Amino acid sequence: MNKNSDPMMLQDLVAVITELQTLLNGLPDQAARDPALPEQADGRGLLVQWQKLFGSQPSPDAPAGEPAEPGLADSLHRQLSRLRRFHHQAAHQQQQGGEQLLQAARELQASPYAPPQLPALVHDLETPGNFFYYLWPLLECYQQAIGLCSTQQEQDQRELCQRLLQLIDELDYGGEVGREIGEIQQQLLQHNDPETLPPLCLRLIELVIQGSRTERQHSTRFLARLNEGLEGMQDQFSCSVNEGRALVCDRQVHDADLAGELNAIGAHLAGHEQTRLTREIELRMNGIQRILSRHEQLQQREAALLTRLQTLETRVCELKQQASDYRRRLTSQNEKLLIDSLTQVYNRTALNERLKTEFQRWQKSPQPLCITLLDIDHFKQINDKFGHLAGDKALRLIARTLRQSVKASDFVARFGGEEFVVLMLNVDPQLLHRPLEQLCRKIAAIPFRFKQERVTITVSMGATLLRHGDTITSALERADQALYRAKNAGRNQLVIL
Ligand SMILES: Nc1nc2c(ncn2[C@@H]2O[C@H](COP(=O)(O)OP(=O)(O)OP(=O)(O)O)[C@@H](O)[C@H]2O)c(=O)[nH]1
Repeated sequence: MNKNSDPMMLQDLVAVITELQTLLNGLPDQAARDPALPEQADGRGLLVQWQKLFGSQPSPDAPAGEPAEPGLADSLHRQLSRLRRFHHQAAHQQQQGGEQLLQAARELQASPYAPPQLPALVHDLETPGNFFYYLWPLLECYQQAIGLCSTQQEQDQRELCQRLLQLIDELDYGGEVGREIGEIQQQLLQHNDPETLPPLCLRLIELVIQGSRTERQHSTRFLARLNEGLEGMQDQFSCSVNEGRALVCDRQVHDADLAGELNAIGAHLAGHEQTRLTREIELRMNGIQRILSRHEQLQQREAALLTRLQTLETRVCELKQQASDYRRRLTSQNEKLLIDSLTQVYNRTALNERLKTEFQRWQKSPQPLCITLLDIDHFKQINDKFGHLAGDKALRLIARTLRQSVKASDFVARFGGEEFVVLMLNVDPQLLHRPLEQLCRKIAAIPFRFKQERVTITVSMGATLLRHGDTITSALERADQALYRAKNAGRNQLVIL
């Protein structure tokens, strides 16, 4: 991969997008300055300008069908073709870079010391890279959005919003980028004025580039660190293996020398005079002495090698320990962030994440998905009569009962205060009331005892199944409406809407 040109390409791409953005932002000013246009106090100047540019409603001064501001229109078209060119080049280089990164990660995965996070990283790298996967459709949406500014086709606008929402659903960026994408999602859900669509598309393109770049930086840094560690270990191992091989060769020579000396002694002892024999023996004994001292050196080298291998082994164990500590810490931090500390069921953050995942799953394959809101009845009276600690205890016990009563695949979260949410997956719509009414009964049967008094606590429930055309918000609102009806109908009951 050409390491230098890739970031340059991204910078260029961002620069082009920024230019486009500036052009877009400049449109209302130009419209305001244009003497041919009446002043647009209602902010519709941009739309009129678009119409002028793309010829659907020519201004009285311009010849029919010709853009009134060819400079601006040309400039936009030029920027778009530059953008398209950059996209192709960047996508190509990104793909090459991605493949190399994936290859490196797969090779490292084969190492017995590869940290446990590596398979997840490899999986991430194997899924279509967000950058080139989403950029082109977004660019198409952008072009479509520009066209829609002049045509005012409501149906097309709705479809474009829907397409953008689908693309957003597939994006999975965290941090600031994720937050801003979420805001754009909300704006799109509110069915935008067509004029706002082009800048929204451009911002999405910028965010996708920014998010992909950050993700790539993370994974590259992670792999580089991993590589460094493994390379260090590999060097030491190679050194040790070479030393081991040299030792084996030296020993073979040494053994052959020793055998030669002993053979020579044997040969001289057989059939030689006493004096010559003694001299020969002395000579050979000196030879054996030399061999023995070399033998001792070899033993010292072997001992040093052993120590080095032991140090290496200890280091590997330490690394493994560190990796598993790190993973444990991460897991427990993640869990803490998602668990409500009082009731030990999932919190609102976890609920939002889960709702999003389940909703996406449901959109792809609409298996019945039930959202139930539960609210403890007259909970204020429990607090007022028995104190907040008693109230807390009641919340904990009810949460435990909920957790223990639903299926493992279902999901229980504290929605806030004395309200809980249960998500049930793949339920039978006809039999939905059964498990929910059973939940109601189980909670009412919890044997609470505060200040020696036996207390019955009940809950009201509002449930709903996701329907065609629903958003998470609309489904939650319906469940809330059902809960409201359950409360109004006398509490301790279930209403399904
Ligand atoms: N002990 C305790 N009380 C809480 C907690 N969170 C909310 N509450 C209390 O829950 C009570 C909710 O009261 P309301 O909203 O008036 O509702 P309610 O008394 O349950 O009446 P209905 O919902 O109409 O049946 C308030 O007294 C809150 O202080 C908590 O974490 N611990």
